[in-house]
Amino acid sequence: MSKLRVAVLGAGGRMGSEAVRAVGAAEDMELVAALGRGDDLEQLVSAGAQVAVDLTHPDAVMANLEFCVRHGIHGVVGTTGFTEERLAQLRTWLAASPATGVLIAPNFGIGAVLTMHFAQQAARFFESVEIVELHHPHKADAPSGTAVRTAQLIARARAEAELPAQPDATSTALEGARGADVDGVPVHAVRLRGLVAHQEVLFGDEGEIFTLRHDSMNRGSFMPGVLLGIRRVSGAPGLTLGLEHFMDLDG
Ligand SMILES: NC(=O)C1=CN([C@@H]2O[C@H](COP(=O)(O)OP(=O)(O)OC[C@H]3O[C@@H](n4cnc5c(N)ncnc54)[C@H](OP(=O)(O)O)[C@@H]3O)[C@@H](O)[C@H]2O)C=CC1
Ligand SMILES: O=C(O)C1=N[C@H](C(=O)O)C[C@H](O)C1
Repeated sequence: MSKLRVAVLGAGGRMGSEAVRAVGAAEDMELVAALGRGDDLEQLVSAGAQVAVDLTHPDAVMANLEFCVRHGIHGVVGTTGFTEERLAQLRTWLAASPATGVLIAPNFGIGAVLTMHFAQQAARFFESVEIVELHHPHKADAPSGTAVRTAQLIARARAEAELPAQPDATSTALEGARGADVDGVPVHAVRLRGLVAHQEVLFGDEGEIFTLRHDSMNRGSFMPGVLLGIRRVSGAPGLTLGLEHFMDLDG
């Protein structure tokens, strides 16, 4: 069987360099391009890339995706910063290239995906919920893409269960003291030397606290998810939001 021809964008970065190693070690893949900032995207075409993995920066990812989709190159995207507007733009590009697939994965960590899944399930049973995400101090954005997605999934589950807004009697506070409000869910971002990528989802109700926690101790933890995305994306034309769609979560 021929090998999947894979390119990595952001190849010199913390995640990109790990992805270069993982793709290079995968028997069913061939690393055909490893691009950094300023490299010409035309190299993807000349190298015959079938799948491009984007691990760059929120400011760079949209231009990369526009190029890839226009050239029928499937995208596996770990880069953060996807607003509703960006997703709508991406869907427009994909509509003009209907055989192309793009996976946007807020988190490639299997445990992180499960945390989001379980948080969504737990959401309707608790009056209160808050998210604490904890990352290394070089992280480009806050709150993390994972925390935003987790909050959105929780908010959707609460709305479907017709739960009211959660109680919060805070009347005076310094700005930011209650974190960011993501669809009614407070999200707190910690940046600390020594951390890699961590998240806690705290649910509370009368007399009990239920906590979901996930820790990525190194960036190797994301690689099984990256490889899964690469293997599956060509079979999923259009936009796939979340690695969970490539995992048999109910099996
Ligand atoms: N989904 C997931 O599971 C994960 C997602 N991430 C996300 O991935 C992204 C990258 O994170 P991380 O590896 O820590 O960041 P780094 O800053 O370590 O790496 C980003 C790399 O992208 C390069 N780059 C910047 N702009 C471009 C461009 N236009 N084209 C090609 N390369 C470019 C940078 O180059 P230069 O050094 O010259 O600036 C750098 O080498 C972030 O958005 C982060 O949140 C991170 C971990 C897991
Ligand atoms: O920048 C990081 O490091 C990470 N970014 C992603 C995010 O913003 O959710 C995934 C993971 O948390 C690590």
